[in-house]
Amino acid sequence: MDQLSKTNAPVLENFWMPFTANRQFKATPRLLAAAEGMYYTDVDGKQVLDGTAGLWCCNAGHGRKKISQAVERQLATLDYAPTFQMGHPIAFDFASKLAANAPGGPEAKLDRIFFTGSGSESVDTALKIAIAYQRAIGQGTRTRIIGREKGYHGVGFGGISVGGLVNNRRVFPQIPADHMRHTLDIGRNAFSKGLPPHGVELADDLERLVQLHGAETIAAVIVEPMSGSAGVVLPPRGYLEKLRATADKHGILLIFDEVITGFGRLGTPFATDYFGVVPDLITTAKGITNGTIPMGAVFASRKIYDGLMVGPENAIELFHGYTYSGHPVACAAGLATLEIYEEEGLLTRAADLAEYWQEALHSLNGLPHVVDIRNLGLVGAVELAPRDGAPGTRAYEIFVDCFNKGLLIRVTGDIIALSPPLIIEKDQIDTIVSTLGDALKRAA
Ligand SMILES: Cc1ncc(COP(=O)(O)O)c(CNc2cccc(C(=O)O)c2)c1O
Repeated sequence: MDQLSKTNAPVLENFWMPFTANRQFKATPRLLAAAEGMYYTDVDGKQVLDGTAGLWCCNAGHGRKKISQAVERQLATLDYAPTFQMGHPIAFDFASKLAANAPGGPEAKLDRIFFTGSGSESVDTALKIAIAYQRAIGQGTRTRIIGREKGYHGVGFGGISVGGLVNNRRVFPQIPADHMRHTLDIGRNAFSKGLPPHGVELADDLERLVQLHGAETIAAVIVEPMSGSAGVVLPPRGYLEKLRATADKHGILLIFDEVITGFGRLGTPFATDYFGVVPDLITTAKGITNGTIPMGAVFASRKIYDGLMVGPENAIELFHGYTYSGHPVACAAGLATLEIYEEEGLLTRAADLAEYWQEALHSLNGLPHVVDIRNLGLVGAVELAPRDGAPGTRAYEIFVDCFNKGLLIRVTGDIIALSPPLIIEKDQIDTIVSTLGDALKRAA
């Protein structure tokens, strides 16, 4: 088949799509052609309200001129330069800007920034920094990482090892890891508004795993402060505080994976700020450039950085990094993105809308098949009862129905996840909820 078929529609077979039922999609493709503000436009000209900020990443909405102009200027000035034993000012400027606005504030000293190209790379970077740090301080026996069931930490071998989603793990070999139980408990917490009241005792799993493996074998524990990809799993009240205390007790580093929660999603700059619990490492990506240019960043504590800045002055302290670490165009996009967040108050705007969002979402309680509704900041989940013998099909059909009616949602299993851009207005929240509600009423 030639490159352009008769109708100028793209040839579909060559693109191997990620996390997609390729054959099903290519039989009935959904193609987006443009985006502006809160809306996509599909190839047929239909407006689609973005209920997912792309993939949890376009926090400032679409088509932001400040970003595209910054990217254009940077491309025309310094399109690419290496950061291995070489540098360019904008990478240092962006790192300094991130450090000045680091999670936990100045006293947390999470102000050493390692740039990556994605969330998966940020996770693998953080895991390796944790293990390298433990070795540098004489704790070289600590090579195991503790994760959690239902955790999602990207698709690197490290991320799938500490992650807890069976389909991401079952096929591939893994690094030494073990897992705490997840904190989703519909039986006790169904339809809770905000943080669930029950389940803080699940944080005791870290102590149990210390007793099983020995503290001297464990480098770090990694959790999403709020887990998005597994269908919005929230920490019970007090849970993260308990993890922090147990980690401190046993010399275990605490890693917050904030790829989703970072940059305003919960109504604070980071989940670290929302919960007031300070980790030792934080992984970010997605919102760091408003989803426009692939980029990630690991915020490392001064303690960890200084612990690795040892040995001969001419020695490479950490044998790790990527061609695109500190990419100049990504840094330009990131600096412009932070300016937008600051100018429009987007790092805290979700807090102003959280109550309205919560009440709108929970108005869906009682519709057919709805068994739970969860929310935090500008994140929401509507969990459905699975169809007998066909798990995931009910939510998938609602996803297609909503798209056809002009709303983009995310589904994982039979859970509908929502995470709109932080620029959303109340009438658009109403549109999301009414469109989804109508689809739920139509669903078989
Ligand atoms: C907490 C967390 N950690 C790491 C990653 C990996 O990031 P990259 O994809 O950039 O390598 C993620 C990504 N999270 C993610 C990615 C794609 C889809 C969905 C969904 O919820 O449908 C979630 C994530 O949510």
